[in-house]
Amino acid sequence: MFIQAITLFPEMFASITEYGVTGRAYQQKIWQFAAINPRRFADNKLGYIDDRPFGGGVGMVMMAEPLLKSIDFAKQNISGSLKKTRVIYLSPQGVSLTHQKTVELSQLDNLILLCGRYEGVDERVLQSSVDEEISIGDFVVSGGELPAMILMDAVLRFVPNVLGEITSAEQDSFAGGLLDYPHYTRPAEFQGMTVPEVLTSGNHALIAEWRLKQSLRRTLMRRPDLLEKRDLLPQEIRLLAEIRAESNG
Ligand SMILES: Nc1nonc1C(=O)N1CCN(Cc2ccccn2)CC1
Repeated sequence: MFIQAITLFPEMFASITEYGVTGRAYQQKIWQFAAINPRRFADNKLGYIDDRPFGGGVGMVMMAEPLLKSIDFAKQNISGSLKKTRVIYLSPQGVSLTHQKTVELSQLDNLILLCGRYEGVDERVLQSSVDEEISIGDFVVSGGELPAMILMDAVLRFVPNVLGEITSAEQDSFAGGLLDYPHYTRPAEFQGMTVPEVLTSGNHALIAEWRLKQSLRRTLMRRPDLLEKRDLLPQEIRLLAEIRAESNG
């Protein structure tokens, strides 16, 4: 997968190209990245790429021309077909980034991520050149770079060979539509707190059932909305009945 970010702060993306599983996969050329700074396409010597909003109001708006030229430049960087390419603008006005959306995006060959700053970008950029607006949540951060890196990290987990063969994105909690179960490691007792006995029993069937029950309990308590959307398996129905009986007990 080739990901390009159109951003005023290219250096920020070292966080994802130089660290962790995404950094290792980048070094191994399992995925490729390029940052494009729209200042290079400014039509003035000072590199201005923002201007005051028509209609007045606070703040500045990113001008259309440098962004459109940046998007065109990114498209020229793509060798071969543009068929599996998507231009995405990160903004609070977008559709929510979900597990399903990350799986969908991971099937593409090229992503061009437009990272806005200030009060946003000229609407004509969105109308003419952006395929999809995506939001990482109902809150506002300083710019599109961190949302872009969150999207990249979540999508790259589904790109083959990014995660070592040991871990797999399919086992991530949201992959199964439930919240994750509790995790423990040594020592077996820490500040008087012990590890659930089943986890040291060596009985893998019991351990799997305990973990599923814990995931169901957490999901029921913290995100019951996820359960409403889910087609429950017979074992899950049984375990949920046990959980409800225990909490009423
Ligand atoms: N939440 C989010 N999920 O994706 N991006 C965000 C996010 O908060 N931001 C901060 C503001 N930026 C600039 C901006 C301001 C106003 C309208 C449109 N764009 C975009 C990125």
